[in-house]
Amino acid sequence: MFVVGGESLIDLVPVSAAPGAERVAHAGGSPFNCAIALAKLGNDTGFLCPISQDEHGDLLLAPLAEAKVSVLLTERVAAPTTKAIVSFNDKMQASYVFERGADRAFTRDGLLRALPQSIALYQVGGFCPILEEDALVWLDIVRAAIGRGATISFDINVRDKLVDDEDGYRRRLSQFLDLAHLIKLSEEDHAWLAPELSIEDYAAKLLDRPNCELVVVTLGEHGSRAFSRRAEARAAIYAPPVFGDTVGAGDSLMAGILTWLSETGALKPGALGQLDAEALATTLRFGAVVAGLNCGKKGCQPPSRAEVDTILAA
Ligand SMILES: Nc1ncnc2c1ncn2[C@@H]1O[C@H](COP(=O)(O)OP(=O)(O)OP(=O)(O)O)[C@@H](O)[C@H]1O
Ligand SMILES: O=C(O)C(=O)C[C@H](O)[C@H](O)CO
Repeated sequence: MFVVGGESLIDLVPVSAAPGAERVAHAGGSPFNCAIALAKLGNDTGFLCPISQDEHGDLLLAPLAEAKVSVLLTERVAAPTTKAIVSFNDKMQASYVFERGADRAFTRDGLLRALPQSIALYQVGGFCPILEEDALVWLDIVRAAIGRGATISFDINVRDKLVDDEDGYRRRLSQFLDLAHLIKLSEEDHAWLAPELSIEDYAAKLLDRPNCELVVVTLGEHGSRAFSRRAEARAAIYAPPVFGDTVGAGDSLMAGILTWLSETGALKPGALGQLDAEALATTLRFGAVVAGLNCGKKGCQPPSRAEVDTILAA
């Protein structure tokens, strides 16, 4: 099973970039989106996040059930669902302001009890390192997942606005980075983490960490790059016929990449680092089609495997 641990929330998405535009509630959260995308691409997927008893909790459970994601924490919690107030710039690129709630209503024992015994892939969500007390718990969960056979993938997704101890946040991020075999970051993450380094040099530094074998960098409409221990590659975007917005594009790309790596037998420590330029490019292209199809809709709506295969066959 693939397990995704981290936040689910309600995205309050404006219907246009105009100031004061009406907002619509969409189920979201980067790990939630990734779990749905993984399941829609055909992977047996479990999601590890507390879900609220409130009506927004129902709004989260419906798409998880529809995509056949296993909800690993079955007892619903009293805390209100976490919210993200979404804003768009004139290119419909999203930014977020968060009000946290149910995604933090976990205990170490509860998470450990819910963790499956055998895990092929564990995806770490970007909220896990934000607060010291939460990070200590999530680090234990990641270590437990490694003990149960998991390859660890970490989408850094810097959320510095949620943090009031930047040095501590950087230290906590570093602890997660030390455990991850695959690290994904955006160009915004890179600009915050290491503006003094080129992306090539920063990727090389990440690849020097104890477990890291593959680094994926997203560049918005300029596509994506990947660096293994052996090679590097780039891919352009897949532009959908009708554009919606970029909400969840990175999550869909991540799910596409993980799916392709799994199907080609490369989602394993040892194999990830040996990917050559051609394998990296094919992996990124698959991810770009998944992300591009997601960009063809409003809010995060990852495509099914059949939709992706239709585009690739053409
Ligand atoms: N306008 C676009 N049209 C088609 N595909 C796009 C577009 N923008 C981004 N993508 C695809 O989505 C991928 C991820 O995009 P982006 O860099 O915006 O996401 P991110 O910052 O990693 O994640 P998040 O979804 O959390 O914002 C890109 O690498 C690209 O393949
Ligand atoms: O979970 C996060 O970090 C998010 O940014 C969540 C977003 O609101 C959204 O669902 C798209 O990733």
